[in-house]
Amino acid sequence: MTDKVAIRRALISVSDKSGIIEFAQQLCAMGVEMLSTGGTYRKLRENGIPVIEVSSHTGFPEMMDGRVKTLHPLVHGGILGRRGTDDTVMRKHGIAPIDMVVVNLYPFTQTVTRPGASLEDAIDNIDIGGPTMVRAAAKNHNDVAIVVNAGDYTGIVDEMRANEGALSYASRFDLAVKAFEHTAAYDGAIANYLGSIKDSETQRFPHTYNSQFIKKLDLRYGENPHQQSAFYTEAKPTGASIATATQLQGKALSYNNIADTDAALECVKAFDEPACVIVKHANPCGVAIAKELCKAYDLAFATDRESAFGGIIAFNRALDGATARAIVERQFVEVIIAPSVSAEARQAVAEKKNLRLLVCGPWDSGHVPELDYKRVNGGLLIQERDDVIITAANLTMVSRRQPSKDEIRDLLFTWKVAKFVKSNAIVYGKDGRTIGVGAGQMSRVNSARIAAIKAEQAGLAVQGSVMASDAFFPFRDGIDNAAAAGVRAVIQPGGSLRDEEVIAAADEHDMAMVFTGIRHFRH
Ligand SMILES: NC(=O)c1ncn([C@@H]2O[C@H](COP(=O)(O)O)[C@@H](O)[C@H]2O)c1NC=O
Repeated sequence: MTDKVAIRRALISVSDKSGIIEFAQQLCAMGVEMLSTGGTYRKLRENGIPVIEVSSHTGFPEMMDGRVKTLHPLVHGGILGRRGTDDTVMRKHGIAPIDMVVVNLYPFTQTVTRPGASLEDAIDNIDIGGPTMVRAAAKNHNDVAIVVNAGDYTGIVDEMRANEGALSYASRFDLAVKAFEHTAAYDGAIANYLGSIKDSETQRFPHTYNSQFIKKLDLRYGENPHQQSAFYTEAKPTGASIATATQLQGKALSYNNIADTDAALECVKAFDEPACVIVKHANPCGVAIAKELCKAYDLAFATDRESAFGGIIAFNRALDGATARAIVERQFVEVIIAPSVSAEARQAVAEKKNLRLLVCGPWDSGHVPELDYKRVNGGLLIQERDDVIITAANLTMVSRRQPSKDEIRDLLFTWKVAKFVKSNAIVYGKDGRTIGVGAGQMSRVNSARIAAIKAEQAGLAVQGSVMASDAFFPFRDGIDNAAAAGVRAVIQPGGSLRDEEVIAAADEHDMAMVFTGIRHFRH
């Protein structure tokens, strides 16, 4: 293992040219000789940087519209030659060592995600020479540094400056790992794309499913203390999420904290009004919307004070001082997450040193997340995310009595909550707050009973409330029980064999009932 490698010659060939001029200028200032391919060569030259074109180094022109530029023994021998082992053969064939390779690849993913991109466009954007150099340099990291991320340019320059132009083994190894991640993701994207084409049609799900996640955190343990665990995120997660959130204070996040915070945040994102969601064991145990955030928290908390103990609280507005104080004075909480946090709120939360406080930034409601998946033993289930949004315009009124305006507002509110409750999910709500949540039962009628029990325990009147059910009622008993508890209106997908019987039950109790035509199972 060679400790320090002095960088004397670099080959630069980049599609994404951001930051390359400044980087090359710094390398030049440290006396590094640079070789470069056509477009990169021109860019560097135009900016007054002395650089040698690869074609004059190899004595071979770039050809076939760039398909062959760097695929030459003078390039690959210079990268792959083991210093100290291959010196004689390198000298014999006039192969000059290349100590650093700076490459990023043809923009394959950007090309195929462009509307109207053809198979020909995709194939033209499969980089061959680039990954070959990247892999060669990464393999020979003992003697060569491979740079694939513009984000690494500054650190590399700093290290070289501090070490008379040399890079350490640790840095070269690190860069080599990043390089193989880069080519693995690149080939994965190509395989996914080509594997999704069948009979000239693009299939939603490819022949193989390649995806890359990068470790963000080692966790103390998994779902239980005897399970080891780590948190991985997409290479470049976008949008506000648990993967992009920043922790401002508190103990390290645990596996269950991450899963529950994700559930709470994704639920609170569903609301436009100031909202608060309290989650316990992946289920919302209290949700409310109000004019003020503090009021939303009060109402959400009041649904189920018992379960809120040790819960996760998510907000869709900046956490303010009053709300933060109300939380810390009132309850034990594991995590609070909000788009931002005021200085006053930070100060209030700081009193509880262990409390994890996270900010996720504002979100874009048009953001399209990646596919959803779940491991089963020996396999992987992949599906699109459940991102359907139901509005009043999508509702079908099926009962004799039509819901009032207030009931419609409450029906849509409870429907949004039900989507984030594990099936069978029943949510009772009124005036923009949950009254009772029945989650994860094997029979729907039991979920309804539990929602009523929860409301009773919280001292909240079910009388005049509405009920959301994540899937259709197979029998009328769920409606009869809800009516007995005081529920006045119901939202559910419909589609049961016994819909007529279920609607008749609603009519008998003078309840309003609407169908969404959409189901929100969540397991
Ligand atoms: N064919 C080759 O020998 C080859 N060598 C390098 N490239 C790629 O060419 C691009 C840079 O090209 P230019 O410097 O001409 O803009 C880089 O993305 C690099 O990965 C190649 N292109 C594709 O395979």
